[in-house]
Amino acid sequence: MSMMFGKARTCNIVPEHEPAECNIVVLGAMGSGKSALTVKFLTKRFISEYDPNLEDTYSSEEMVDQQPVVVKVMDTADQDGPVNCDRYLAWASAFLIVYSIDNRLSFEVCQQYVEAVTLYTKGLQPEAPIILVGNKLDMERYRQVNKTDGETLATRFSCLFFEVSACLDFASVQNVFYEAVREVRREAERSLSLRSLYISEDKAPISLSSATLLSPCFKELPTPATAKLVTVKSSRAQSKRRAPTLTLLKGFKIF
Ligand SMILES: Nc1nc2c(ncn2[C@@H]2O[C@H](COP(=O)(O)OP(=O)(O)OP(=O)(O)O)[C@@H](O)[C@H]2O)c(=O)[nH]1
Repeated sequence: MSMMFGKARTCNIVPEHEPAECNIVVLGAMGSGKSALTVKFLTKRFISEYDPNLEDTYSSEEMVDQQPVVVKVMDTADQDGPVNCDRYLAWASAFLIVYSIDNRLSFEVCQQYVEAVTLYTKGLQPEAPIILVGNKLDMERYRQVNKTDGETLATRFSCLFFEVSACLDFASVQNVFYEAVREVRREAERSLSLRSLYISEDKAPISLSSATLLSPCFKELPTPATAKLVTVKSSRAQSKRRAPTLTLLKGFKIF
């Protein structure tokens, strides 16, 4: 396990005038709704069918709490749970780990992801936060995973927890991704405070903002053979939805 997560991370400083980047990796069992959540966040639309083997990375310019941020989302397509994770572990600023509330097995796979990712991120500065997501809230009548199960797991691993539905309101899904950005910012602040403890009083104070530190340690782009990078500007996506939607959804059918 430790070998699996042994990749070293580079640490580049982002110039202050560039918008910070936040790399979010979406993990979870097959069919838990990773792609549906990703596409909902990027386009406000629910996609009910797509190629399950596609692993894509998308990019969207967002304003989170009045601060610009380039949110990059890697929608993974692992078939066997948390194995061969190197391609995203070093890249990630944050992890969304998704299960489906109507599928107990997906919750168990989700736990494996939480454990594996925690093992990797423990002790890193800044740590990459994990957000636990129970998806398919609209399937309440088929629920197999109690809300308290999700809460307990989240408490055990000190992560945020949300239950949402990719086919219901956009705001709840957007909030999950925005909370990931906020968590990354908080972690950057915390890391900055820790670093400043080591600066001696007679040296000039460091001038890095938390935005500068938002993703400096996670700048490497993954190189999976199947990954594509598609940029969606949220303002365009909202006002001229057609063009970005066509670009984004090469692998998806829209109904
Ligand atoms: N009812 C309901 N169905 C959903 C929701 N999210 C996803 N689905 C459906 O669940 C199925 C799987 O969703 P995906 O988004 O493809 O799941 P995934 O985790 O990306 O799956 P893999 O790519 O195979 O790993 C699809 O048929 C979706 O339409 C949801 O919130 N509610």
